[in-house]
Amino acid sequence: MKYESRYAVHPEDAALYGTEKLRNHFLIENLFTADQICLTHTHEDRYIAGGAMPVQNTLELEPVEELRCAYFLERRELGIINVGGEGVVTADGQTYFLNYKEALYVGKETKSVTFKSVDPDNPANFYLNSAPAHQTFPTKKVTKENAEIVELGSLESSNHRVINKLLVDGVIQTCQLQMGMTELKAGSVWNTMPGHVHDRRMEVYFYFDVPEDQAVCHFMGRPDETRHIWMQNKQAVISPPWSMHAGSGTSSYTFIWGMAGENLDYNDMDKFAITDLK
Ligand SMILES: O=C[C@H](O)[C@@H](O)CC(=O)C(=O)O
Ligand SMILES: [Zn+2]
Repeated sequence: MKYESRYAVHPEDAALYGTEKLRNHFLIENLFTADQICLTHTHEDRYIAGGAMPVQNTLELEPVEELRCAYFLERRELGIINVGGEGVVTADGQTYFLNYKEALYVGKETKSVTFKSVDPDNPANFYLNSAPAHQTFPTKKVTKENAEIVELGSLESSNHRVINKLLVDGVIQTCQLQMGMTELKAGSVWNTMPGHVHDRRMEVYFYFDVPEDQAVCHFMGRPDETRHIWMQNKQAVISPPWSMHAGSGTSSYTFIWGMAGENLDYNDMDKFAITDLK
């Protein structure tokens, strides 16, 4: 397992960062390495984002020494969305097949979690988000069939997209984790525009379905002091509670959002006008 820990950043400090420092603190470049689990722990709400890519082997989610837990989910909950070939997750012996873009919530106190690919030539890419939890809720698979789906934006404003609310309150029970997937329609490139902040929740964006030779420009920072981070396919970016978070691609793409914090209210956002951005 590859594990990295990052401390939280004050907005006044982030405003002074150059390209490299901004990327070192907020961008997560490598999530998928063959037969490995790669995790980044951020002290923003003690959220963990990462990836599991089993190819030949079955991978086990092992306890992280730095977190002093007997097993990984002793005090945590976990959300999984598969962004690769078909894969199998087991949670305390129960087997769940996850196809492309299917999700699984794994409840606190699940002692054993394993990841496996159905076809090593087309390995699964399990995108993982985890947050501290204080209650046990049932492990449950969620697909677009059970998701809460909302269509937003328009082609005219380059932001026509479908928000698939997968692991959110109302669809399943979670402690503080909320996860979903936003798919941009062909020709649309802007996500989360008009934008928002939510000081009560941090968020992580993970971009995928970015065509070869294309990229996504992610915007962060306080709305009146923005910075950008150029991102490639299958990379993630940490958005602290004070930060706006939106992206524009050189083509359409899909991204997964994951959040944790004070509440489970997806609509608890402080919106700002596009013309207020600086
Ligand atoms: O707090 C919610 C998150 O930022 C995303 O769900 C927003 C999003 O997917 C979009 O508007 O494109
Ligand atoms: Zn948000």
